[in-house]
Amino acid sequence: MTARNITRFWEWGRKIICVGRNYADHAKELKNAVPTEPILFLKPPSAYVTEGSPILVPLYTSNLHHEVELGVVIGKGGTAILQSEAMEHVAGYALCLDMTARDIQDECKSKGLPWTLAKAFNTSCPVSEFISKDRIPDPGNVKLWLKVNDQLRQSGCTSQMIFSIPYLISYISDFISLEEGDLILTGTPKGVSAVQEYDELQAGIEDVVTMSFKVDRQDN
Ligand SMILES: O=C([O-])CC(=O)C(=O)O
Ligand SMILES: [Mg+2]
Repeated sequence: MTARNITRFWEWGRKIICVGRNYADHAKELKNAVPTEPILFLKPPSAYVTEGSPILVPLYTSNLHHEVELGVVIGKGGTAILQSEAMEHVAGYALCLDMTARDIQDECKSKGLPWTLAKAFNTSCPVSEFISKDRIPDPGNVKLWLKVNDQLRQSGCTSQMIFSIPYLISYISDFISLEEGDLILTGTPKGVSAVQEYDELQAGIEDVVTMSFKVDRQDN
């Protein structure tokens, strides 16, 4: 891009907009209804963590889950973006983890409270290197996987998404203007499960990218 380098989007302090329950198999494994409209929530830029730094377990959870997701990096901002023009707003992608304190989320759900502490804590958004748009010609048909300590836990394909990337960009931008450097997490396929301190997480997008993160104790 121009003055700033989009390949280091996590340093910009832009929004992270997350889509929930965008894969029917994941909605079902947590006994949630399959949505008829996208479910949105946010993470702050302080949630970003890149390879070389650990994922920290918040002190208040005893059930931290991994969710592997395709992230879409916005290159050109806009409001009320047409679905037919949505892909022109994409600069590239990143493999992302939507780390989730599942016990806290369950508590929030039962009380009808927002998910902020379950989803938006420090290091809740591990990201891979930036992947330029040309390296994923069809983002609606790529395979994602995640292993914990070398054991496969998640394996899915973005073709299983309920709402497509162009639809999501258009839908989100009707309510929340998108800006250059924003990241959209597009939801997770089934297989989410708990991680413990000292676990090693590895994830990848087919032959495009792999990344690894260690889970660590949070010093208080
Ligand atoms: O916490 C959840 O189950 C919702 C979510 O983020 C997803 O489906 O990716
Ligand atoms: Mg998620």
